[in-house]
Amino acid sequence: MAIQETDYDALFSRYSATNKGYLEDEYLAELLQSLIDVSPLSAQSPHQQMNTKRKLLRMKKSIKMPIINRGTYIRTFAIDSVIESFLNSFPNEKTQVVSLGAGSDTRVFRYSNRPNLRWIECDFEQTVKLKKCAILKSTKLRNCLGIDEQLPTNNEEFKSLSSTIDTPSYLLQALDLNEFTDFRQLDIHDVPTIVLAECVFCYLPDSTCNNILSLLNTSISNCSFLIYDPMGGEQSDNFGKVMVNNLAQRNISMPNLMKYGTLDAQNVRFQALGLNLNVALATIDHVMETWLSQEELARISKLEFLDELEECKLLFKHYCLIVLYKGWKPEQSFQVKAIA
Ligand SMILES: C[S@@+](CC[C@H](N)C(=O)[O-])C[C@H]1O[C@@H](n2cnc3c(N)ncnc32)[C@H](O)[C@@H]1O
Repeated sequence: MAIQETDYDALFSRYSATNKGYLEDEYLAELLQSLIDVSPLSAQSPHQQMNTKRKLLRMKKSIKMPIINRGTYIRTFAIDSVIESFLNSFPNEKTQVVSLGAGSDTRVFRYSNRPNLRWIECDFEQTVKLKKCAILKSTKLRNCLGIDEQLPTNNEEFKSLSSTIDTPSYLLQALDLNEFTDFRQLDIHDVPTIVLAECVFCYLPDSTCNNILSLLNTSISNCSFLIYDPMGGEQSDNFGKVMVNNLAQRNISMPNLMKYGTLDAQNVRFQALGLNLNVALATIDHVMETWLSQEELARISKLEFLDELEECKLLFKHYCLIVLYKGWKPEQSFQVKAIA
């Protein structure tokens, strides 16, 4: 399915940004290679098996433009910063991160040394199964999460493999978000929780997003949301139109790209739901300008030559970070803050 392939865009962008020195991630190369190694397990025929592996190897070698590397860096930095802020607000309590459409995100490994933290990830079954196999294939990843299970050796074993990993600190679960009707589908605990939707709500219809927000908000006493998405801009904005056309060529749609094209429109969207949560919103351009220290700015500006600074600013104005929160407060600066 085309929508699942968007995970590879995110994965290979992170790989490129890490190789260039923007990000540090000791698990990324391991997960990526492991995913490439196990990818034939999900293919139906030997021909497909070769194609899948070849395609991933080609993607691994492809070089990303500096603007993409910088965007990937700031997106990861921004989300990590808010998660840190959330975790720091509950230093002695059990906490939970629920990552919706987690794809091949590596945060679960990067945050695995946090005591009292439970990490839940869900995505389509095929994506989750491959991630599970990639974890089982790698001693480093298995040890990191404390998992001891045998990797399937062929296509038949893969088909009958359960897609779930369930340990005291990690739950990996297949779930089509359009069919998320009961919070018990995810074995969620009632502890302070932040729900991460990184580049996921943009692919879902309003009805699904609203359903997820209200379901989790009513099931967990202290539930916050961290949403990262592209925005199409004003109706007259060319950026959104170009993006919609590019995605359509890949058979992917972002139903709300233009409807919630600006921070104001996003603010109205979440206020209207009456979730009783505070709302904080910022574009990634604002994050770049105000969240980074001078030293960090100097460090990343030396990594590679970027002459399209205006283009970069314009691009970053089209991505937003939204925090819906209660019971704690993100310590970062936001452009719009609406108190419930
Ligand atoms: C652009 S990727 C982002 C992956 C990850 N959150 C990240 O930022 O690296 C979008 C992810 O959302 C998942 N996704 C999209 N629609 C979904 C649905 N209805 N149910 C579950 N997952 C979905 C895709 O499979 C994919 O892994």
